[in-house]
Amino acid sequence: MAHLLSASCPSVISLNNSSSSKSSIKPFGLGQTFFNPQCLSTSSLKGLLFQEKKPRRTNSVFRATAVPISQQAPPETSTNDSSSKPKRVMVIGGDGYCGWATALHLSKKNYEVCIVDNLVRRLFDHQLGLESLTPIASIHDRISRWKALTGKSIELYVGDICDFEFLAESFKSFEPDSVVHFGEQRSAPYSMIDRSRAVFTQHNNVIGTLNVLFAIKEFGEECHLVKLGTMGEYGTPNIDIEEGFITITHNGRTDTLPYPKQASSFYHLSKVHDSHNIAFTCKAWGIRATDLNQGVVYGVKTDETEMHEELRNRLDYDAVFGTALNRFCVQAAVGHPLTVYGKGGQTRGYLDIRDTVQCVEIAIANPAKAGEFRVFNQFTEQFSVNELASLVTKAGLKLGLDVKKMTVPNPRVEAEEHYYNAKHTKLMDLGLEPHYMSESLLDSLLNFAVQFKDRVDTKQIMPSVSWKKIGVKTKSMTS
Ligand SMILES: O=c1ccn([C@@H]2O[C@H](COP(=O)(O)OP(=O)(O)O[C@H]3O[C@H](CS(=O)(=O)O)[C@@H](O)[C@H](O)[C@H]3O)[C@@H](O)[C@H]2O)c(=O)[nH]1
Repeated sequence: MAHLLSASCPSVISLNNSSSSKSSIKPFGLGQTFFNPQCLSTSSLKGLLFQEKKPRRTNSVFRATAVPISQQAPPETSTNDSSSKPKRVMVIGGDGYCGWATALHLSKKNYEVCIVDNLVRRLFDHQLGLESLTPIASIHDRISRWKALTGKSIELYVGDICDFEFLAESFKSFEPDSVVHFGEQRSAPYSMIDRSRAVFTQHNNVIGTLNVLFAIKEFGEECHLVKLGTMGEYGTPNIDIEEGFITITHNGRTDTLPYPKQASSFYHLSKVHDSHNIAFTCKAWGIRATDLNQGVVYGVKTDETEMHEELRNRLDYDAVFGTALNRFCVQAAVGHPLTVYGKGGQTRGYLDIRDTVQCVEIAIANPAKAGEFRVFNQFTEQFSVNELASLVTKAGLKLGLDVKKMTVPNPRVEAEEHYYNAKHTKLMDLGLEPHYMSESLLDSLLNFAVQFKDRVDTKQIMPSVSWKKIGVKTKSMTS
């Protein structure tokens, strides 16, 4: 039942660490406390650091020129001596949908990977009464299974990056060459539930990223930040969307300026604020950073998550965390009409989760220069909501599913018919080989949804968060 928003919740929640005994990872460091997103003070936050023995790192070396990913040797087998040292990648938010798939992919590609995560995504589900379509193993069991299958270790640091002491310890301990930062509250509807969720989202995201920037400055100034931004930072302007910057001539003078930002939720705005902070620190401190303005991700399987059921990824279909195409496939599987919000002309960039992991790998392998703030638009194709609904209807028919669509009054404030043409060439230039949306992908996703359809709670499908009705009162999800 989705009714926990109004319930009182303890300020400190014990972390169930029972499964860690199965793995080789050993806890050390700070106390066993866990972050409660309702309590915005970070002073009480502590982290848990789980560590395996690792070889001491020598100096990090960055490749200076872009090399298509398909032509690159894996880090430890490169013939170039300077790049033969393992690249150490810290994946912040490595227990989440994109983060878990990415951590495994980079580990498979022989990067030394650590995950930093406060596991709060799992707590959001408990609080809102939601569950992934797919059963997912604990982070400890996931990492143990990966080690058992591949022999590769992933270090785990459990804690909150808003707690700088925790982040600093993690940085000093792991000494990353690159930090991939997925560790943000990433749902637009979540950020629009009520005042406390809006404040939490911006605090968590903006302060977390600021802490990462300070950690890089203080403990690893060569470290490359690969930050997950969003295409939603740009909004839906009536002109082409460029990749981060636009050259403007005004009153006879010309300059290349950050592309205008018109985000349309407190979540999307948090990413705008992040971008500004990152751009500033690149200039002021010489930080090297890549802002990946990612579109809407779909799919669930990657080569690595497919290897065992304990490596399986989460798949959200609810109206708070579920994204459009994933939701439509689950709706089709359970015979729920596809929930098209408003006129359905809302157009966005989309990408397969297999391309998310590829894009991040490309960004890491081709780092930004010192002081450079790069922006890549990370998506492969554009679709309107109506187009997605048609694709799912067609694919469903082939599987014998009777797919209907319904018009739902739009809970969001967004243009429902608009021009949309966003550039996305920079990752392709660096070697991205896209998995375009295909009949076979839709078949596979629909079949996956059918396989787990008994786990669907149909009460979670219709939207209950309104952009216009957000208020200061803590919202009860039953009202
Ligand atoms: O049942 C639904 C769900 C969504 N939509 C519409 O589909 C579009 C996309 O919505 P979404 O929920 O799939 O994605 P969004 O809220 O924009 O956020 C997701 O996609 C963003 C990329 S982007 O959309 O900003 O490019 C990421 O930043 C976020 O982390 C991720 O949750 C919106 O116009 C929405 O109104 C529907 O019509 N019906």
